[in-house]
Amino acid sequence: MAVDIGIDLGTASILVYVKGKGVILKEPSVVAFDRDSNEVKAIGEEARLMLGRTPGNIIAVRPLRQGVISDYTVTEKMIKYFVQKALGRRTFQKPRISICVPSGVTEVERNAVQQATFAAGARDVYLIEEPVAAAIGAGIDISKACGNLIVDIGGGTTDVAVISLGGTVVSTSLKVAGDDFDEAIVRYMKKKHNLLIGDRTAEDIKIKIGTTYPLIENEAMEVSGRNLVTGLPKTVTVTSAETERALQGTSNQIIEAIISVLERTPPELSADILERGIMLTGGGAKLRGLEEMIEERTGINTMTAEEPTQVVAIGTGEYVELMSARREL
Ligand SMILES: Nc1ncnc2c1ncn2[C@@H]1O[C@H](COP(=O)(O)OP(=O)(O)OP(=O)(O)O)[C@@H](O)[C@H]1O
Repeated sequence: MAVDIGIDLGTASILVYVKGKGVILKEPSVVAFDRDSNEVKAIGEEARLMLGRTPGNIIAVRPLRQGVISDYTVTEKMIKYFVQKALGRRTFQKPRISICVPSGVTEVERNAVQQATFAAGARDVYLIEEPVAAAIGAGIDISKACGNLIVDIGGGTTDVAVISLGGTVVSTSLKVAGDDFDEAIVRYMKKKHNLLIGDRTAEDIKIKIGTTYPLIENEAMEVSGRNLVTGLPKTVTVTSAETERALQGTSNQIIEAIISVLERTPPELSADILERGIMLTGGGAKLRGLEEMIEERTGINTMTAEEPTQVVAIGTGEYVELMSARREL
């Protein structure tokens, strides 16, 4: 029995999908190593816990920035570690691995990812572009000559892509995504409430009461931080209507990117998108109100994938099967 694995190589976390088992691993893409001996000390969650708490000679790095391999040897070790962890020690057969790369990476970067995956023990390696993986994972049949618009809102980047026949036709990537919503909330709290809050608190507000579109019932929560005037701790009540104002600028940037892609889309594919709608994926897509807001501004029916944070990993895993079936034909 061949083993098939899909790896979503994200800047913040790595997800591993094993056929028949689903997403079995999700860990931060962090590696801790000894600066003197260059020896890897820890990978993933264990390495993350070392961030900021390590003695001088041990440093924890994120080898992937903006989804692109910036440190080749470390990335190879990281992939190897996750593959072994996913398969355990039982298997003797080398796995077939599909791994996703952000759309728009250079040939050199693609080769680097491919080699790192072979070096990590893969028998076959299939590279797939992130938006295509997201589409497969969301249940879209990508083999048809039919346009689909995928908007993947991650932590650091939003990718907007029109895909057809398994490839990207028009796309854009902007460095505005989920984490920028948190920053917008921090700025709003400073300006409106003279309150300094941390990123974690801002994310908490976003997840609990955040919205980009008016809610039928306004929600509220108490938030604590440091009073910027007195320097003392302070608690204020924030409402979802306030988050809507705070998040407006950031959500507008995402909508403008979607509109710019639609403007560059060939007319036949535009017609398909109008009929099939816009698919949102990524953790950032969980923010309430985004669907409604995008729908209102573009006039196109918009929906969010069922498991928005897992679709890329799932799609990457399913891609192995698709490609090996094609090879066997
Ligand atoms: N329920 C929620 N409501 C709003 N935002 C959420 C929710 N859950 C997660 N997020 C946001 O999703 C973002 C992370 O998304 P995801 O895990 O897809 O990112 P990533 O793939 O690691 O990032 P990137 O694609 O930029 O490399 C974070 O900004 C997080 O705050």
